[in-house]
Amino acid sequence: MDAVERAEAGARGPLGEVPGRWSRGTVAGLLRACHPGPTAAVTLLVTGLAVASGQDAAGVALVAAAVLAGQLSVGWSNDAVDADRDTALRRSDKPVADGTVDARTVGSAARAALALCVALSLAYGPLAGAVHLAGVAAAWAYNMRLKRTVWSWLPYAVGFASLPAFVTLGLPGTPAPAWSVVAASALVGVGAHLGNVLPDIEDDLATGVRGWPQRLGPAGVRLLLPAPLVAATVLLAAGRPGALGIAAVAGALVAATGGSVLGRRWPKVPFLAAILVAGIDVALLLWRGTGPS
Ligand SMILES: CC(C)=CCC/C(C)=C/CC/C(C)=C/COP(=O)(O)OP(=O)(O)O
Repeated sequence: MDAVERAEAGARGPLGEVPGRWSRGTVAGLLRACHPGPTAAVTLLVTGLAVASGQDAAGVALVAAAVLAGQLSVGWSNDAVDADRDTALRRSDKPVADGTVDARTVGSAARAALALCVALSLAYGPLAGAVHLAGVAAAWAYNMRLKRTVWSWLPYAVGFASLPAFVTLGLPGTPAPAWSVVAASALVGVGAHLGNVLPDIEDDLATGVRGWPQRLGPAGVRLLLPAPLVAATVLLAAGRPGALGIAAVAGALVAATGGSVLGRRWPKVPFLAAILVAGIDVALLLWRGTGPS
């Protein structure tokens, strides 16, 4: 019996109670299951990008809502798909594994968020919406299958590349995004993938998940991690050379390399470093804009 069937048969909470569909525990479980850190970080960074692009307040609000719905759908579908594996590993950071919320509820929430994401993305603009939805579809493909393959980096690259394109294509006149911004975002996505998987490599290998970082191994991941992150900042800084660009590249170098070194002792630090470099990149974009260079 898989986790979904167990839930349908009436999964019980840690104290043996049958959880109500919308009890306080269920809501808390859903909040934990959405991958709240990355969901909040991606939504805030893309909202910052929308502000940098010169979008008006209604447009910025639509971008924020569409990206939040997309990230919620990706986070929840990930935990719904991984329910059996996370339960077998007794992962204390997974609310489905500790019985706080059942996999069926998390799966329903993922589908509802996806439906909302489709409506909000297309409301922002048909072409922009289609691009964002392609990124979200790539992330679902990661959850369903690609995370177990050598192509695990690809949905991250596509998903992150879609974000600045989404913002820019929704501006009046549907301007094309700068290639350097799209490429830099894809590189940050690859860095985020390496940083996110690093703490879980041992568990992943034990359960047959052999994505690209698992094949590289922890030492290989730590060595490679700074490369895509720093390359992203160099790409963005190259468009407008000057003191601020140099400071941004230096900051990215310190954050990415420091994260990689500290990752030996604190495995979650490299992912935080990836978020920090993404923040530096968005700050650069606030300064230089997201349109064609
Ligand atoms: C549109 C857009 C920006 C998309 C982002 C791209 C993408 C592929 C995101 C996946 C995010 C996610 C839920 C990772 C969990 O991975 P995991 O299952 O390896 O880690 P876990 O076991 O800790 O949950």
